[in-house]
Amino acid sequence: MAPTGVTVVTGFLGAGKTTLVNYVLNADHGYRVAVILNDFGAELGVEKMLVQDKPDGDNAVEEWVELNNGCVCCTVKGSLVQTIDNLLEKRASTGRKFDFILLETTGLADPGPVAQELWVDDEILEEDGAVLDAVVTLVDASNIERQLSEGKEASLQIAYADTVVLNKCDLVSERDLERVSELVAGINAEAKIVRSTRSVVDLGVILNQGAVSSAGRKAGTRPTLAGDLAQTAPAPGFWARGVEKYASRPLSEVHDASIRTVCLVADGRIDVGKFETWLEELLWERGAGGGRQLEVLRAKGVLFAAEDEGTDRRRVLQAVREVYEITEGPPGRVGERPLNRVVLIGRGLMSREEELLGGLKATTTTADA
Ligand SMILES: Nc1nc2c(ncn2[C@@H]2O[C@H](COP(=O)(O)OP(=O)(O)OP(=O)(O)O)[C@@H](O)[C@H]2O)c(=O)[nH]1
Repeated sequence: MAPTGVTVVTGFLGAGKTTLVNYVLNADHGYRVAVILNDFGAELGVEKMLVQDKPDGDNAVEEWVELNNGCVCCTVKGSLVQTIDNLLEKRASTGRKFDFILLETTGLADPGPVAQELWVDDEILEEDGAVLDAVVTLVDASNIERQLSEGKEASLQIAYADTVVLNKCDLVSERDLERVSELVAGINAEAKIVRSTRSVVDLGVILNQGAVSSAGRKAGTRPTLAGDLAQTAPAPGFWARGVEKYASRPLSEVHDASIRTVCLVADGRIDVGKFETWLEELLWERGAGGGRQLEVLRAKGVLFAAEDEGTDRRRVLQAVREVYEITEGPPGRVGERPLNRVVLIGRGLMSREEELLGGLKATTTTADA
């Protein structure tokens, strides 16, 4: 039996990774998929809710695993191979078949250590029948220039890609797209670059790539992972723009230590108008020159609106930098406890956690006037 491919889906906060996973899960390709989610909202169940499988019961998702308690490139790194092994074992013992594994990393993950772990454990994985198939990196065309100038994560994610999906093409002009494509090619000249809106891509450039086939790796012919492996020379043009200088650094230096996650939970139904006012102040604070050192890079959440009381409706919050949307989420249960959950990722959040929670609670209709 051919080994099961593991596709690592990476990309900066809000680039469109979950949107891509959803697209793969809902596209008509006839494959069955196991999904491993490693995301900041996982502990609140927000991320899983955002991944929507086919509604008609003909589900493409065969297995779900959430890797909580940290980022797969550092704190939960050791559990990745174990997780994959468990999936494969379960498949063998239960006959629940899947054709490939999608691993969605956090938006701050460095795919290097992830790919390296799959590489190092190559033989164990191969015995059980899994192999790293490709690293697919989502790039938010409307924000990537800012992201590259502010930290290292975005450039590392591009550097490790076999395929770069230049997403959110609807938000930028053709001229800007050309510039961004050049920027991406300057960081990783070897990767395939494809353009997309809402992560709609030809699945032929994502799945079954064989991009990191074992034979290729052992012969050292694949450039993709070479940078982390001292014994294999990187292909010319692979490491560019100073990316190589991060490759041998401790992980603590790879992660931007100033970026933190805050999870807020508030009971009761929210007043959507009040919530939007609170959110806008939060997202636009820095932009408006508030000078309070608070910057929200990403927000997501599940909300229970006052006007939805007595129904099974739940709303989903999504924000990337200053832009946000509140949309209809998958339905819950009539009469379920209205527990609003908001995950904020950004700078300067930790010291203001209490204030942020108070702000969210004040948007509920049960809050004291
Ligand atoms: N305009 C526009 N919005 C998009 C596009 N792709 C995704 N989005 C929106 O961008 C937001 C973030 O998308 P996600 O797929 O959740 O991003 P992500 O990379 O999984 O985010 P994290 O896991 O938090 O890092 C959502 O509100 C999406 O609906 C696109 O091509 N154009």
